[in-house]
Amino acid sequence: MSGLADTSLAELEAEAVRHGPAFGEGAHILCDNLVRIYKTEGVEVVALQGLDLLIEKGELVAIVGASGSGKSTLLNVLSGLDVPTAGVARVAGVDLLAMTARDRLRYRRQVVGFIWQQTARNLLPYLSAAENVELPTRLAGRRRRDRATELLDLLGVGYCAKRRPAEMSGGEQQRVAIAVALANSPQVVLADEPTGELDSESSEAVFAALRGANRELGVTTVIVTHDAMVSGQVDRTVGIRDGRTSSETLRRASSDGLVVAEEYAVLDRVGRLQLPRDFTSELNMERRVRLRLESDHIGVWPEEVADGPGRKAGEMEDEDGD
Ligand SMILES: Nc1ncnc2c1ncn2[C@@H]1O[C@H](COP(=O)(O)OP(=O)(O)OP(=O)(O)O)[C@@H](O)[C@H]1O
Repeated sequence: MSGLADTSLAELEAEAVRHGPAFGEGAHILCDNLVRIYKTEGVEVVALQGLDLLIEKGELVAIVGASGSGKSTLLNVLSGLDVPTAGVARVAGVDLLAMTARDRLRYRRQVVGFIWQQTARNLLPYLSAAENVELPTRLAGRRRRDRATELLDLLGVGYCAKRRPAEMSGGEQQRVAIAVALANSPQVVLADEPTGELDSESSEAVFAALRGANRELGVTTVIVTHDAMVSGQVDRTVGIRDGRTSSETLRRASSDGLVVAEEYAVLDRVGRLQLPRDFTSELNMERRVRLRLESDHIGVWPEEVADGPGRKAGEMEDEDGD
């Protein structure tokens, strides 16, 4: 009996080694096949349709996508405000689907910091900037006045310490909001359209503050944005379409100091790929396409090209053994 159990265990171990490390092992933010379905008045809206996303510790990533593509839903899940319907969501080792109410409160106070688009939603109007930054540390039972001063200085708004929100510009309020988000030394900062209500000069100052905090403190930062200035300056931009990650743009400095951006389509774990809509409509690709494996790429052709570079239907059938 014990021999059988040992064999089974050995088999399982061998199987685990064959499959290699689990998806996203070691990632700071992991979404695996994430689904969020909203039900309102009997109608279901699938806001996230099996979204996969991996973000490493210390990365600064922008999330972009058309209105309604699921960006805010994703951020609400990652911030612990919303619970996904299915899939895996893990941030800094915390499983977001298996938290108790108490864990969730602790997670939202100490593991993540959040910045909203609406400046008024980030700060309490009757407190000064410094008091706003101290508040989260007081709620966590470790009030630190020096931390507030340090953070406001780091974000270039030390001169606003004694001002209330109404006495600051929108850009200054957002930089104070970043200080509030960082007050409890979170591992991850999430920002939903942080520059959405600002003019371009203030937007640049707010983005520079977020990037500075990311570099200085090493905090993993995710920014949902429609702002091309923001998405054009991060190392990685993730595109979301119809509730799934569809593309990634990676930027790196070339040897002559210029920034080179390369766009990639995202291949999910089961090999699914979203072809860009402008490519498919240009070639009238609809339900089916032809594929051919070449030595260094895969060719994709519209269905009706029967004897073009793709294979003929008969050849496909032969391979199926018919
Ligand atoms: N609480 C809700 N109840 C019902 N449907 C919702 C709810 N929140 C979002 N949705 C729907 O889910 C989909 C994704 O919405 P989401 O707000 O995540 O998109 P978004 O990409 O952030 O859009 P935008 O750029 O306009 O903010 C949309 O179809 C939206 O109508």
